[in-house]
Amino acid sequence: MALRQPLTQLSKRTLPSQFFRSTSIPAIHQHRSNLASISTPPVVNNGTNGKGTAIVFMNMGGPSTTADVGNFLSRLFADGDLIPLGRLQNYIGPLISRRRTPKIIKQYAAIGGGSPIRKWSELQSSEMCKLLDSISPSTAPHRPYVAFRYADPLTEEMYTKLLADGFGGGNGGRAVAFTQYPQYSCSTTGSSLNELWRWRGRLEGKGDVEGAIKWSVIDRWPTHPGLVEAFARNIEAKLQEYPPETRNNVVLLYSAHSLPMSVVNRGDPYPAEVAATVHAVNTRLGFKNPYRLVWQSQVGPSAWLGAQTSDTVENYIKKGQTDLVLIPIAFTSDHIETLYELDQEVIGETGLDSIKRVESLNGSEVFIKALADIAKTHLEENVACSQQMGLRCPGCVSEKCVESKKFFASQQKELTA
Ligand SMILES: C=CC1=C(C)c2cc3[nH]c(cc4nc(cc5[nH]c(cc1n2)c(C)c5CCC(=O)O)C(CCC(=O)O)=C4C)c(C)c3C=C
Ligand code: FES
Ligand SMILES: [Fe+2]
Repeated sequence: MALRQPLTQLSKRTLPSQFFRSTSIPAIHQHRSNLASISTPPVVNNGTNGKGTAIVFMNMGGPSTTADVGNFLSRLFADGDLIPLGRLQNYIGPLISRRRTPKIIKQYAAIGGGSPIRKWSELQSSEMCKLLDSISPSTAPHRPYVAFRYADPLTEEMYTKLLADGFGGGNGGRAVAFTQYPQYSCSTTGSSLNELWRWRGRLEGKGDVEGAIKWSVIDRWPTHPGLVEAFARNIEAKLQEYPPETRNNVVLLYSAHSLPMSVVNRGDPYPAEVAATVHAVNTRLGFKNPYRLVWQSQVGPSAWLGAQTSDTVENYIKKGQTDLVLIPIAFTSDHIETLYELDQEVIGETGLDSIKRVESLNGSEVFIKALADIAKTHLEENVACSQQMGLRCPGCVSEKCVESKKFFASQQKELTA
């Protein structure tokens, strides 16, 4: 669903009442125009030093052009939180990324020459901030920032901009690190938070620093009703493409990026949180269709969590089940794994029209409203980070995790000072 649709078409009747209770939706519904025309209310001094609130969307990012693929992969393989190569990281990381670059350039070329993740992140964050201004005037104005882990704008660039915009450097401005991964993994959100903590230390100093940015974290939101609603609507729209007499027999294949079994066995929370999203979406859909949660995009020869999406499609076709709908459930916009891997490799190679993919959330207004609701609730609660974020994986041996979790928890005293 694109942003062109007026907000007024998002009927209160068709969204869960729980979602509306927490979003102050009547205020949003007063707007008769498109999302883009919602105006910024006057600045209110509310403990944010009159500067309002910076909302930082954190994600992995992707190469915007094929020329950026090399840098993207070299940063990715240098990240020990994602791909732990120990003391050999700086040696093996560049070797693997250089070897992989030509193949991945071809894939990005096949989806139009780059990842659309920057375009979607900038749109989602700026539209969300406009909504937030209207439903949370006491913390306005809300200023959108994007921090990617492996592509521009990198965390360093975002932090430098925050300082230039007057949030830190003695001003003690307020910023929210808002992960754009709905489900928490130490290899994704954990890595972005460790990177943010590192740049805070480099650019503002370590520990308690007078007048530094006051940070809080939205670390996961796997079952938020607005997220669930946005997924459910896109699934229902896709199911409409099947004849009514067979519609309920279509198998829903929820597909999430896999994890190496070493990460699963370390105790990473991601598989359970992805399953929670799937259960919530199925509950909203009334369990009308059979379904499976499957895992895609494994890299390299080690063991990864399965069943693999591509094998699953192949096996169901062999069993005669050819009505399949693939649903990317762990990422909120299109990227190489939807546009290339699912559309071109997995679905394209079957040659079957009865195998389809649900649209990614991208510019969905229901989704953007969900983001605004999550941020509003977070700002109201004034909590630095969740209880859950404080708990390390049972198998974690990373000092970075210890220090970064300690830092974000320590922000509570700044928020309540
Ligand atoms: C929730 C999403 C993701 C998880 C979890 C995740 C874990 C993970 N990924 C790798 C290795 C690679 N991932 C790559 C690309 C990539 N990964 C995700 C999402 C998750 N990864 C996305 C959305 C993308 C594409 C970005 C875009 O196009 O915009 C790549 C690069 C591509 C390639 O070389 O195949 C690698 C490598 C690991 C090892 C891992 C868990 C530990
Ligand atoms: S790896 Fe999960 S907390 Fe460190
Ligand atoms: Fe990945």
